[in-house]
Amino acid sequence: MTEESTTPTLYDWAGGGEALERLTGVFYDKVLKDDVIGPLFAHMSPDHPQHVAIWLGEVFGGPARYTDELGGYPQMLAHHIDKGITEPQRRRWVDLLLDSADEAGLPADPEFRAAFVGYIEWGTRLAMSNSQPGADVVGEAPVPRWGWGVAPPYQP
Ligand code: HEM
Repeated sequence: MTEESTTPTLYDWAGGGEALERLTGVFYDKVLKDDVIGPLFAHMSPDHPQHVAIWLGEVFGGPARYTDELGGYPQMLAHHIDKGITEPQRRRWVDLLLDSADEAGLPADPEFRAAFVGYIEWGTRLAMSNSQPGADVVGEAPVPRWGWGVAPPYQP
């Protein structure tokens, strides 16, 4: 077998869709109570946490369900357009997600967390920039696929 076929995806390493739904469940409970970003999400649909878990699952190498069932990248982009996300709001989103990763028991190994945080930093900065009124956005693109980067899973 090639090294590529034996290296687990970030999705599998995280614990699959169930673990990602646990993560977003904990996360949006915190978000809704938060004074900085709570108001942005006051009218979100009850399916929102599950949809974000499905998005993350696809990004991390799991099934392409956001693309197949939920409108793919253009739909995700549409949710952020004109929201005018500020840097303090972006940063709070990141902080609450990382707290939630600990609470939801996502793998805590340095390799997984480095890749996870890398995507979250990239994705939130992109979401913030795309959310500015009048932003010049890329309207059509595939859902990104994130890998381990320079630190593949370490197994002693
Ligand atoms: C990696 C970063 C991010 C990802 C993966 C992400 C993902 C998503 C997805 C998938 C949706 C659509 C959910 C659905 O289909 O129902 C969504 C909606 C939304 N996102 Fe994000 N997002 C990110 C960053 C942010 C940030 C930083 C903010 C603001 C601080 C934000 C605010 C929102 C809002 C307000 C909505 C719409 C909520 C509503 O339906 O009322 N997002 N996001």
